[in-house]
Amino acid sequence: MKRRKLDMASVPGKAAVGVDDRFGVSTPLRKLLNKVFPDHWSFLLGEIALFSFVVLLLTGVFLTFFYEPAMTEVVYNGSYAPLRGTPMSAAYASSLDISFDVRGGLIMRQMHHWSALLFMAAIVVHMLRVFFTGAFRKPRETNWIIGSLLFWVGFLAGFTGYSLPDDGLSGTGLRIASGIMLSIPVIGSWVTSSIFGGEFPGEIIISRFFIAHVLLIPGLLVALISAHLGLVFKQKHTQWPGPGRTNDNVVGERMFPRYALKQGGFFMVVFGVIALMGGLFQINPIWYFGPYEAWVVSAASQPDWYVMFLDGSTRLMPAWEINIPIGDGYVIPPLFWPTVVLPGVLVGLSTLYPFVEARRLKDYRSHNLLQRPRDVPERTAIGAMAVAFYIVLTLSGGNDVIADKFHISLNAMTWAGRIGLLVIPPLAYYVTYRICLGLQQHDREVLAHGVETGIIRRLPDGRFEEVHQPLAAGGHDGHAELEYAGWVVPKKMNRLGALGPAIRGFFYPIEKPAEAPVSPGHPPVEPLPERKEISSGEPRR
Ligand code: HEM
Ligand code: HEM
Repeated sequence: MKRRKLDMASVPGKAAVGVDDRFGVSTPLRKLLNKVFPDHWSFLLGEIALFSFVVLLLTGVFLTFFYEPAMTEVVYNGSYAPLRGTPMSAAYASSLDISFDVRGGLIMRQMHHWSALLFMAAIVVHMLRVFFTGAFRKPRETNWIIGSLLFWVGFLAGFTGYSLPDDGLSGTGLRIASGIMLSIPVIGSWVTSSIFGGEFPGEIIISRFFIAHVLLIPGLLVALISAHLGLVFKQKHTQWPGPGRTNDNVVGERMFPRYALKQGGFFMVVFGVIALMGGLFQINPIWYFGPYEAWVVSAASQPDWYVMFLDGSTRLMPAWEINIPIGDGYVIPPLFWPTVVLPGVLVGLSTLYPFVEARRLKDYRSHNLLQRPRDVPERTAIGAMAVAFYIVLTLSGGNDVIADKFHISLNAMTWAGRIGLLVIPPLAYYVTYRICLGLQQHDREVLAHGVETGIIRRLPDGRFEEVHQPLAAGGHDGHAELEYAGWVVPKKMNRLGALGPAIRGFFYPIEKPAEAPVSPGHPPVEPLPERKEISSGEPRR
């Protein structure tokens, strides 16, 4: 493509030179615009998280103009007739005003809430993508750790935001939070009274949460996301193996113009979807819940989906109190284990996973090529186990609703959750492992005999056989075949056609081959050269 050069004598040209003389931006800008990004749909997940965060910032700023972070008692006198004349906190009254009396307020509140749900969902699915494809391996362990922090800070953002309207539901959430803090041995009561400024609920928790929600946490998120994206930029994105793609190059589109335009368009799509959801689907109708009263907790009180796993773990925990006979006796309440210890263990395990895996496989090389989940059955099975654990806890967070809708006893649901939590994750491990081996076997069959075409041919002796299409010629240095990565097989066959072998593979005895199509982890031989960027477009000069 022929590019028009900027005339340096023209006004824009002179302005550009003037700016560059003062700030020296042209070299870094050129580097940025020429950056090459590999393309794959799964790389959009991180971007959905990023774009929904932008929507959160925009809608959050709007809400801040009208929301009043105060617990002073007022008498409601707004448009929502059923609550008129009811004493309530100024925070709740202002949230009702945003919903009924501020122009565009309700759609902004709903967009803010929907984008929070989407943000957390995108983070979780993005994290799963990074996990199952091995994108967290060296050199990206730091970004994995920053990502784990982002999940928990996002979690806090959601929880503090949910508490701000001070309606019946958010007050119940706060009560649970105070219970969790109180359960911490030795420092529990000190932590609770420091945060709530005395007894629950006190007078200041809403204004404290407000500062945390609109200043502290967004500041932290912006800093962490900047570091996260800075590292993606510096270390360059991983890519799927394929023709011309190696561990030491990056094949893709340059940042400008195509990648940037695509991202711009994608942001519009995310924004549009959130706006549609905010406009069409009701979320958190606080006017039904009424102001928070400590003695009013309605049935089916549920937190947002990303908090439900903790609610579930609390519901499943047996009422085991530990009495420590020190002094007058010291009690560790059961709430401590599912709500403080469990998240602590989860944070530790997930954060350290890249290092544990590297050590187990003695694999200290840098990896820029992604792996297909089936090629690393142990990791994929561990991931499936973790997901199963999370799903059982999340479903248990709504076990009262399930019990009510399906007419099951709540006790039966609690026991199903307890047993399920112990049985389903190992089962998920086993099933996933077998499916991975089945898919590997299928790959080896494809490598040996080519792709099934679905064409049946009758031979002169009367036998029928299926025609197999041989694979495209590739390198045959012994490794190229093993590092077969899916691209040689037509997509249709690869996606749907693999289901059959996966199911068959589950039942047949398959031994893991001595040489699975996984690159075995060798200790480093020599440092990798700088990754070369390859794109169809010419770099800008
Ligand atoms: C606010 C939350 C987050 C945002 C906005 C975000 C954004 C992004 C973006 C835009 C990318 C590049 C595109 C892509 O690969 O999707 C990326 C890559 C990455 N993210 Fe995140 N992320 C977030 C949370 C997480 C979490 C929770 C983890 C893991 C625990 C994580 C780990 C990574 C890693 C290791 C990469 C490099 C991937 C590669 O090069 O293949 N991120 N992130
Ligand atoms: C990752 C970032 C954020 C998340 C996950 C998040 C989440 C939430 C949630 C779930 C709510 C409850 C909404 C409802 O009433 O239905 C909320 C409320 C609120 N958020 Fe955020 N938020 C975030 C960032 C922000 C930012 C950056 C601001 C302002 C600068 C902000 C300002 C507010 C305000 C003022 C409310 C109270 C609105 C009301 O009365 O409903 N939020 N937030």
